[in-house]
Amino acid sequence: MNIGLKPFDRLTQAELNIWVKEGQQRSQLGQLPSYIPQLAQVNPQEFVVKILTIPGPSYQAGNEALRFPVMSVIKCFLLLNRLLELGEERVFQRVGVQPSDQPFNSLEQLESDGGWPRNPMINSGAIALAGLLPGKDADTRCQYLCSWLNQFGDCQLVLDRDILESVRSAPNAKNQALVSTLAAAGYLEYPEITLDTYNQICCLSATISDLAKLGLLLLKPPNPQWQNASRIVKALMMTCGLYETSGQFAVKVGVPTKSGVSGAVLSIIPDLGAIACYSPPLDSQGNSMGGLFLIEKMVETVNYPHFSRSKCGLLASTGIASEETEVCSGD
Ligand SMILES: NC(=O)CC[C@H](N)C(=O)O
Repeated sequence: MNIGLKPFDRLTQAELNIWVKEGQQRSQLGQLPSYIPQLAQVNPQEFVVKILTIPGPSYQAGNEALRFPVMSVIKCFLLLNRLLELGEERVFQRVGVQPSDQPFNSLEQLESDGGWPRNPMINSGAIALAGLLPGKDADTRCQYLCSWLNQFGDCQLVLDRDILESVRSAPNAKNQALVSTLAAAGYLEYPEITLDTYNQICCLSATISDLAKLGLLLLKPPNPQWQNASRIVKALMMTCGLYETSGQFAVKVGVPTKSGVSGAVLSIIPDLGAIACYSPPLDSQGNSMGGLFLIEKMVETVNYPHFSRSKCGLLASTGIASEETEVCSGD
């Protein structure tokens, strides 16, 4: 039993280093994405982690100076921004809240929904919301979101022009088809500007500290309006953030998590901390293999109640409080 210990007191740097090493090994089972040339050329062994905790201590491993494009992790913050600036009603006139069991760029899903984008965590939904950013062109729209995040998140995101060139050099037929379908269904006004905006915001680059600080925006919302918006974002991260794997991961690990095809991944442990990880090799759904492994181990280490419950079949259904889940965790 660890009565009296605060959750992150259980985590030591030595322990984190062990999990990083194992995560690195496991990541070798994954693959780099091939459809964005520059992402196919990164070092697959790179493994960077930053954990910021509400109690105070922070933990890190790997090259803190390394910059990487956040890719789909930006979808959380595009949604946060649009909820705060436009309100729930307008946002959810453009995008749904239903999980999808199809890949993140599925045209079939969008077509079977009659052009209605299912949720903001898949490409169709994020593209629809990118169409609601203010500004006359894609550069202005991307810079607007970038500055907003840098201001409120106290971070230094910058547009990675090399990655953007790489994205543009291999036009993505799937995203183009999503844009046309959205526009034809009336959920998008300026298809070209919008696709370019979406590509640019995915190419915003961050250090691992930047990514973890963005997590704090969802962990410690400054006022009731932010609280409501971040509640919605976290709910959708939990149900849709890892695409087809979302449900399984929610049951097994139980924390809102969002991945990007660069290998970036961000998890929020409610009331406790934010975990940012970058490990490029992906599983078949496009989620960082090493990143998801590390997050699972961290949540297990801090003994977050959802995790204990999922490990303790019977207790799970009784809703028994934390003392019992501690016994069950084997401490
Ligand atoms: N899953 C992702 O990170 C997808 C983002 C990427 N820009 C794409 O549209 O393919």
